Amino acid sequence: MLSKYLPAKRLLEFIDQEAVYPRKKLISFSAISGITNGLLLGVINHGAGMVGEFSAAGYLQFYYLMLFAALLSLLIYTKRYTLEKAAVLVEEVLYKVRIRIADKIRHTELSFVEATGHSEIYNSLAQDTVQISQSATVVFASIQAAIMLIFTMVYVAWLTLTGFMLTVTAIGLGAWVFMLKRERIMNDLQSATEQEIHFFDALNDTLSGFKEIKLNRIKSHDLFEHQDQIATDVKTLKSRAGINSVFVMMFSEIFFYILIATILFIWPFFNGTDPGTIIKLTASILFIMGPLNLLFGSFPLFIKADVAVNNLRELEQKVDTASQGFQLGEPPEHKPFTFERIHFQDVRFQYVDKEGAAQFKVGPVNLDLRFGETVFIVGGNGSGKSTLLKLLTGLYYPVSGEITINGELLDQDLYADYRELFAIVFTDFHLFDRLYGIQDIDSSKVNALIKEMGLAGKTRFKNGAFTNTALSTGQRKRLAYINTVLEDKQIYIFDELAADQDPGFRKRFYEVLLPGLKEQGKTIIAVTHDDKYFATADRVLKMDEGQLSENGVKGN
Ligand SMILES: Nc1ncnc2c1ncn2[C@@H]1O[C@H](COP(=O)(O)OP(=O)(O)OP(=O)(O)O)[C@@H](O)[C@H]1O
Repeated sequence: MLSKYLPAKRLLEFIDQEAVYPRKKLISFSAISGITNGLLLGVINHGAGMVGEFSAAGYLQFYYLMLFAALLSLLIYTKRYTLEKAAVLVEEVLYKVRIRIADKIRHTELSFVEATGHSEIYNSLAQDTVQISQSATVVFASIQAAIMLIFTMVYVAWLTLTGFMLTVTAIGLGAWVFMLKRERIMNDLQSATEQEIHFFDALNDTLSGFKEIKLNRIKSHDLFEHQDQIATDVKTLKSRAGINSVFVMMFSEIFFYILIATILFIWPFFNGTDPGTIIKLTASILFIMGPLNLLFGSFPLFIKADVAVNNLRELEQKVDTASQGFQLGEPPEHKPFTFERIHFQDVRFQYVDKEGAAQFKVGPVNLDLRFGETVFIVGGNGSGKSTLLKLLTGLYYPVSGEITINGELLDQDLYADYRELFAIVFTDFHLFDRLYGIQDIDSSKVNALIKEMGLAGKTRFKNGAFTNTALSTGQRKRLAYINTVLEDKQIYIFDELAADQDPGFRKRFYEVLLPGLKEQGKTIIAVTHDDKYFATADRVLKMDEGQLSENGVKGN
């Protein structure tokens, strides 16, 4: 029950669940360092009380000095060990979690990536991990401080029970104020994180829409005002959390000054306590004030770390839910299928919005795709061509109907292998500057292709990467084409690849490049509006409001 109120609870649980390191050793060293620190106080206090006796019995002075030196050495060794190892441990944990989430993201589904804001992912994997990293060493230093505190309190109890009760009351009051404020600080920080994601969204709009806002000052101003509003909200929330944190810190400090005043000026008035005990008690309290300030002062950091852990966990949970447990598996060593035929039988698909309400629908689609064909797909904007391609390539799953590959039903186990059949240039393709996934690249072959595609002098392939990808839209598409054909897949899909090309290249694309691929035994699907070249295809399919037809015959 009480653990609910433990500062940095989530962070400690997080480290505990993720750590690969021998935590027991770390915790025991941490405890030894705290105990040693407490014992050092005892030696100092007792040594101080015996200064008068040292001249009479010199060996006592030596004895205390030796004890002091031994404890100090042990303290230095254990404290250094704990803090150093804690720093390494936290980085190991963060590495593990970060890379695990990154790995899970690549295993998730396209629909999840399309629906999730990139800012949320960046924010968690970048900002939150930094926050955890910053807080973790302080957490371990605080654990040491807490253990030292416990031991000092045992010493104080042995010294005087009333003094002990007074000190515990002061600590208890500090902790009570913390608990009162904890929830509010935590909520404010959590809300601030959500706002920060919107801030990154707006920043992304500024960068991605830079051309548009540069041309339109009102638009630019409006976007900036929106961003400013978000930043103001973040500032307000974080400031309020900061003020509440200062409140907690100040209170704990004030309680201690009140405690010292009580011990020094009020307590002796009621009770003729031994001045020696009062001095030792005051020294003990001053001794624990540093660690206590560290503890109370670190509370805001612990809360921030807990919020960060929460965000990371939530992101991972979302990714887990979205990936539905399907694994990509290891990359295949051989071609998983030799493509002969893909058949769609009454395949339907539909988008749903965040509330689960049905949006655009595709199907029922009946389609037969055979080895070696060149198929063109035509259709108006928003008719569902790209959606159909995502269904065909296994990026979306049908909500009903069947897909078979070479007569075999395409079930979840086959999807990862099935996707390997395709290489595709989408209309919103991403141009990689390295040829990831292509082994033993022959640079001269790549450079010959670059020349063939009219990109000589614009970019070159060197040291496994293209020297330049800052090209015109049409040129970038040609480079994407090169990337795709080098993948040497069985089915090539080009979504409006020719749309941004000049008439000369367009003619070459339809009359030379596509027939060349066909000759190599490739199957080709191209989304196109170039009716002039329809004759170069074996078949022309048409999409219209999610319905597929061939030569005007629906459901072919
Ligand atoms: N991720 C998505 N979530 C919800 N609806 C979507 C999504 N992607 C596309 N749509 C909707 O599905 C419909 C078909 O889109 P699609 O991109 O398949 O059309 P298209 O024929 O390729 O269009 P264009 O020729 O303009 O590229 C559109 O009405 C679009 O609004």
